[in-house]
Amino acid sequence: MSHSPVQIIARGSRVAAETAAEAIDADPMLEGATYSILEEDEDRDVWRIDAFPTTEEESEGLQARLAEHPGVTVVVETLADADWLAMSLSGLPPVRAGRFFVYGAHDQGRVPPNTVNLKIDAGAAFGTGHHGTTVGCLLAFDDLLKRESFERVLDVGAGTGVLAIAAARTGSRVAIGTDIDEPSVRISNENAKLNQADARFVHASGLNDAKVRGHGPYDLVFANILAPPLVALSQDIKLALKLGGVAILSGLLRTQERRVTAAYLSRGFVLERRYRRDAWSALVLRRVG
Ligand SMILES: C[S@@+](CC[C@H](N)C(=O)[O-])C[C@H]1O[C@@H](n2cnc3c(N)ncnc32)[C@H](O)[C@@H]1O
Repeated sequence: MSHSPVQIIARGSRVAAETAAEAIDADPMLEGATYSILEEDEDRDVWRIDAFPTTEEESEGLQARLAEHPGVTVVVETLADADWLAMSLSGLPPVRAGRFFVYGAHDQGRVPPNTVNLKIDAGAAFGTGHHGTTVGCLLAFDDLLKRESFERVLDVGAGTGVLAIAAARTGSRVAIGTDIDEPSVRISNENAKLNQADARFVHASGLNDAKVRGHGPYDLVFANILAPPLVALSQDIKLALKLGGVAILSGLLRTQERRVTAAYLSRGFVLERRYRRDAWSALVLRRVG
């Protein structure tokens, strides 16, 4: 059956949206369906599911599951452009995570006055703020900033540079990011300029590059990569941090928390907090040994 591209938007309270999202997760026919769940309006408790079906069957399945949850209001919008993925990305709603507001060019006029506003457009790099892992890192950082400040920050796997840019914009004197992907480094440096953030990004794998080591030791290291490299880099991340420094780790699934945490506990970290978003988890670990 031919598929005319649509975006399905469902809004409701947090409980209603999470329950509807769980129903999507539980449906084996929708295993490959892409959707995001975000808080759209904190004060009014409005959460939003955006789903981007790629086939007619998926579209019908998603709408059927959502219709079973009267707590959410569903709107289906037709995407006219053939490049529907790019369109849906450019139409992504802005994301609020604590004090941070991550938005794209199309939201220029809708930026709130009392937030740290980060302009990050969807492009070739990962990290528009919509992924559960990025939101988890920003929420964790926001909570930490209520109690302490971080002069030197490293972002391993910078993507769009959103995390190091967030640090530079909230008072970190040194904000360095690295990525193994060259285009991501270029995009991150462009985003830093765009956001008037004094953050610098270098093309490097892991933390052993002189350009990365030279700015350490760090007060905070972000690493939003995947569970296996997080485990593999545990000693390097420890050595990059000052004693008392914090690692915010994400890119791991809830089911991988134990494995990643164990690697860091054995190296002298304590687990301070955990943030869960969708299937993803972000861990806050402090180096105490
Ligand atoms: C999930 S994205 C995170 C992007 C961004 N930091 C965020 O939180 O939205 C992971 C990024 O890490 C990069 N990456 C993966 N393994 C890496 C490694 N060992 N060293 C540096 N970068 C790595 C990938 O190229 C990708 O851009």
